[in-house]
Amino acid sequence: MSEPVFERIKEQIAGDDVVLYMKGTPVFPMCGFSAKVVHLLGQTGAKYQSYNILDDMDLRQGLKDFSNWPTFPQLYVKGELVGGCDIISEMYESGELAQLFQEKGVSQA
Ligand SMILES: N[C@@H](CCC(=O)N[C@@H](CS)C(=O)NCC(=O)O)C(=O)O
Repeated sequence: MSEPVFERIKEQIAGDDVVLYMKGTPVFPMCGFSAKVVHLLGQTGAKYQSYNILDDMDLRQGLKDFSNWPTFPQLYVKGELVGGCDIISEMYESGELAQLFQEKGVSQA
């Protein structure tokens, strides 16, 4: 049986095309890595939903277990984890992030 927090995560990542789990909020990021991904997403113009994992310790630990990914930010596109700050930065620089958003039909903000 999966944990209740896993069900919540599944609902959240199914609820929006692009979901960012971060420390703080897009307006007030509480970590440089989260701030960088917010900035890069802003550059792409993609519409996204964010969740502040600092407000919810169940979610913070649950996400680490759910995706076997130990850090934040975590960016999900169409329900799949794409990566954290390093991967998103590389994908932005190479153009892969814009390509992924286009392929997945992600709406613009
Ligand atoms: N290399 C990571 C950097 C992110 C990172 O190291 N995050 C740390 C510090 S903000 C973290 O989330 N640690 C786990 C925690 O705070 O629960 C990435 O590409 O996203």
